[in-house]
Amino acid sequence: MSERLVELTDITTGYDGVAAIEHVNLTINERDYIGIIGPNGGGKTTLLKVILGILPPFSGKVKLHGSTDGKRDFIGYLPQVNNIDKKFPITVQEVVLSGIMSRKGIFTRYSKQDKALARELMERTGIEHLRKKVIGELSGGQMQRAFLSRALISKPKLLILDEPNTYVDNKFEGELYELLTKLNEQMAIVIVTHDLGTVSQYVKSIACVNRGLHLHPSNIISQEQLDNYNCPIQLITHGHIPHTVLENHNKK
Ligand SMILES: Nc1ncnc2c1ncn2[C@@H]1O[C@H](COP(=O)(O)OP(=O)(O)OP(=O)(O)O)[C@@H](O)[C@H]1O
Repeated sequence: MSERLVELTDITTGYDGVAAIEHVNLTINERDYIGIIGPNGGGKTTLLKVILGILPPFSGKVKLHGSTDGKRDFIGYLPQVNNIDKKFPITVQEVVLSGIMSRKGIFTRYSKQDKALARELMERTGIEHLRKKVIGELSGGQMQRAFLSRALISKPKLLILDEPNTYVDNKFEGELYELLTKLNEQMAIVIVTHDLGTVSQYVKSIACVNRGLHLHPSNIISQEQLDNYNCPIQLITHGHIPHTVLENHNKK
């Protein structure tokens, strides 16, 4: 049986006492590949914050590896690029290596193996030639690749990506999904995206987050199912044609 990495049971949480997500249940097993969709402000990032331990629940239970006081060192996280401080004077290579530091502690010295792994990951994500550049000099897409390499260097069992396609060019978007499919042979992946059309070609299940969470246990989802989930996303097509995300969510 596959291992349960994360179990959220009846989670309600939010900000300043006001709930953003309510009664959410989600189990992430080894090698799951879950696409998280939902309207703007629906609570997708809030859900990630609970998984990452950044935001404590108002109520409900979080279990990691079956334990309520488990560590999160098995999680690799690719944040939204617009949340990254671009002025920080650190090179691409240092950014990638710092993924090890977050696991082993601040006084870590990088071994030869660490540096070789950093290089291999930068090659896989196509930024090896940029390794000496200061992170702020990179384009949004290049920065995404650097932070993806950083998330991968600690060899996570669960990789979490928050809207990785925002800054990514079409070429890398295809490469990114191919890479994620390969990585999914070794790790579970949770990806927040507005691009349901593209992501549904790759993920194994889809969770719609709109205060509550509705899990659809397959990557094929119809407009009718989205409507039934009360998930105000209009599915137009697979591929790169943009779909519409509707703001109003008071249909039912
Ligand atoms: N730091 C914060 N303080 C107060 N309210 C917040 C904070 N972060 C998010 N919220 C509110 O919580 C709700 C859920 O926000 P969240 O960012 O989780 O949604 P989202 O689905 O990730 O949205 P988007 O698709 O726009 O990124 C929204 O109403 C938002 O305004």
